[in-house]
Amino acid sequence: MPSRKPRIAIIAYRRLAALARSVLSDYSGYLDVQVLDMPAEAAFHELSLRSSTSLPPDVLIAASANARWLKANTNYPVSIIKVTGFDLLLAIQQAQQLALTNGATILLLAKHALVSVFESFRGLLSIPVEVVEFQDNAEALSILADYRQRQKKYVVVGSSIVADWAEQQGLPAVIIYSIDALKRAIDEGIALAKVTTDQEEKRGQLNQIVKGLSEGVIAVDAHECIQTINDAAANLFNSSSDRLFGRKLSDVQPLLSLAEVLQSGESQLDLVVSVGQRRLITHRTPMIEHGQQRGALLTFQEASRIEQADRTLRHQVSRKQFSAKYQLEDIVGGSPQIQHSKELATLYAPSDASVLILGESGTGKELFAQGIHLKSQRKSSPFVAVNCAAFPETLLESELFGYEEGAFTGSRKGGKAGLIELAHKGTIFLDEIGDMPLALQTRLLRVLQEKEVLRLGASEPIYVDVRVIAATHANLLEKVKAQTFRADLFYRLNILSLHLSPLRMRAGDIRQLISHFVVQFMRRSAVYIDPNELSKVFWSLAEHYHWPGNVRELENLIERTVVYVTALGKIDYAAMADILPELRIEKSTITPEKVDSTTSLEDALQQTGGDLQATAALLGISRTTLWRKLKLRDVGR
Ligand SMILES: Nc1ncnc2c1ncn2[C@@H]1O[C@H](COP(=O)(O)OP(=O)(O)OP(=O)(O)O)[C@@H](O)[C@H]1O
Repeated sequence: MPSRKPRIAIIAYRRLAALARSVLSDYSGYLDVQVLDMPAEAAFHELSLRSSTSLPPDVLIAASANARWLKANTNYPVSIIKVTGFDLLLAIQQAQQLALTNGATILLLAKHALVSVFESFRGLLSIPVEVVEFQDNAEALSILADYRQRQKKYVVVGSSIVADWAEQQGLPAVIIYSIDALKRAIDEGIALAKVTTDQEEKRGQLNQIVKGLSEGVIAVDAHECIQTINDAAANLFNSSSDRLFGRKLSDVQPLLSLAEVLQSGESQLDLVVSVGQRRLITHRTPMIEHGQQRGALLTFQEASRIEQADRTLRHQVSRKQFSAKYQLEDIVGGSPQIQHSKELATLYAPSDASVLILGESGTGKELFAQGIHLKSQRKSSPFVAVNCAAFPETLLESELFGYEEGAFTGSRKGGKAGLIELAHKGTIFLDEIGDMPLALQTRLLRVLQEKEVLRLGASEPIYVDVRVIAATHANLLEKVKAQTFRADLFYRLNILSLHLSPLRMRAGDIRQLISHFVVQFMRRSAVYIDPNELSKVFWSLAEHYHWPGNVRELENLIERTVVYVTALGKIDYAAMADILPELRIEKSTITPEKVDSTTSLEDALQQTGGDLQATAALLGISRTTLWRKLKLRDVGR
C-alpha cells in the first residue's frame, strides 16, 4: 500500500522563508508543505487554528530560536535547520562580494555558538570581519542601531531575523543559511515524518482489527482513562467510541473496572460478570511497555456466544448419533388417552423442568420424549437416549459421566466425554431410570442440582445445561419405599409427569396403528398388496388380542406379516393366522404376567437358540425388558 505524502510545516522569518520557497520545487509532488513566515509562537497558534480545516503537519522545520521554542513548547517532532562552518563561510563569501561593490566591512552579528564556529576558521580568511556576539533580540537591535550611526559602511551576516532587522536599519545583509542546510533539514524532516506515517499506518491497521473484533476491547492508561474502545464494547454502554474516549472506566461501568489490575499488575482471566441482562466472560491484563506498566486491557465476550460455539462444536461431534426424529404429530392414535398425553406433552415442551414418563414397555415413551424435545427450545441441540437397564453399573457410569485420561486401566487417551456432557444444551432421555444403581442416582442428582458433571477421575466439574426426561415401566414410588430409588431424585424428576396407557386400554388406536404400520412396511416392498385389505384381515385376527408388548409388539407382528404376505404375493387368511400364532391366544386366557412368566421366557430362549434379539421379537417385548427379565431370572435362581 503506498504511504500518504508526509506533511511538513516550515516556520521561518522572511528571508529564510523565501529561501525555503525557492527550494520547494525540488520536492513538489511528494511533500505537503506549508511555509509560515512568522515567529514560532504565532506559527503554533496558526497551526492550531488551521487544524479544524486541515490535517496537522507530521513535522515542523525551523532554525535557531524558533526551533528551540517549538521543541520546548509543542509535541511536534522538529527538524532543525543547522548552520555548519561551511554555511558560514559561504555567507561571508557572499557578503564579501557585496562589500567589495561599496567598500563596506563585514559584520557578523551572532550568538555565542556561531561565533565560536567562526573563530575556528577565522585565521584562514584573508578578509577582515568584525564579530559581535549578542544574547537576546533587544541587544541585537541596539547593536544594529549603533552600527548604523557609524561612519563606516557594513554588510551584516546573521540569522534570518538579524538580516531583517539590519535591512530595516538600511544595512545590507546576508543570511547564514544555505540552500544545502535547508535541504538537509527538509530531508531529515521527511525521515521523521515517515516514522510518524508508518506508526499511523500500523495504528490504523490495528484499529481496523480491534474495530472488527466481535470481542469487546477496552484499553485504559495508567489513570484508568479509556484510550481505545471498539464498537463491540461501546455497544454494551449504548454509546459510541468517541463519546467514551478519555472517560474513566470505573465511572462508566464499575463492574468492569481495571483499577485492581492497574494496582496489582496481575491478570484476572475468565471472570464472569453480569452487566444488566448480559453475562460476560472477561479477561483483564496489565499492559507493560519496556518493563513499565502503561495501562491495562479488558477484553470480553458474551457468555451466550461462547456457549453457542461450544454447543455447535459438541453438536457437530454428536449430531448424527444424537438427534431426535419423531415429532409429537407423528404419534399415531386418536384415543382420548393419546390425545390427552399429546396435549400434556405439548404443554410440557417449552419448560426446562424434568419430565417423568410412565408406561409399560413399548407404549411409546421414547417417542414422546423425542416429540417433547423437538417442540422445545432445545430442538436444534442433541437428543441423547440412554437405556439405564442396558449397561452394567460401571459401564453405565462411564457412559453417562465420562472419564479423564488415566481414570482406570484401559481408559482412552485424552479421556472421554460422557453422554450427559454430549447432551449439553439439549435433552437426555434416561430410559428405565428405575434400574439405575443408587450410586449413580446420587451423581445424577448432582447434575440436576448443580448443573455440573464430574468426569470419572476428574477434579474440576464441567458446566452442563441439560434437560432430563426419564422414563420407567416400574412403580418408582414403590422403589422409593423399598429404598432402592432416592426419594429426592424421584421428586426432582417427577416435576412434570406423563402416563402412557397400555395399548389394550385404547382399542381405538389399534386399528389406526395397524393401518399406519401396514402402509409403512409396504412402502419398502416391490409387490403391490392392497394395504386396506391387509389391515382389515390383520385386525380380524388381532381383534381379541391383549397386546402385552404394546405398540412395539404390534409393529413387529405387522412387519412379520408384510414380509410373509409380500413373499406369498397375496393375502391368505389361514396362512396369516399360522404365522401369527400369538394372536390366537384369547384375551381372557392371557395376561401380561403370563407372557412375562419364566416358562414362556425359557421357551422363547429355547426356540431361538438363545438369540436375544429374536427372543425379544418372539415375546413381543423390547430388548430392555428381556434384559430385565433375564436379570430377574438370574437373581431368582
Ligand atoms: N403412538 C405411536 N405411533 C407410532 N408409533 C409408535 C407409537 N407408540 C409407539 N410406537 C413405536 O413403537 C416402538 C416402541 O416405542 P418406544 O420405544 O417409544 O416405546 P417405549 O415405551 O420407550 O419402550 P421401552 O420402554 O421398551 O423402551 C417404536 O418403534 C415406536 O416408533
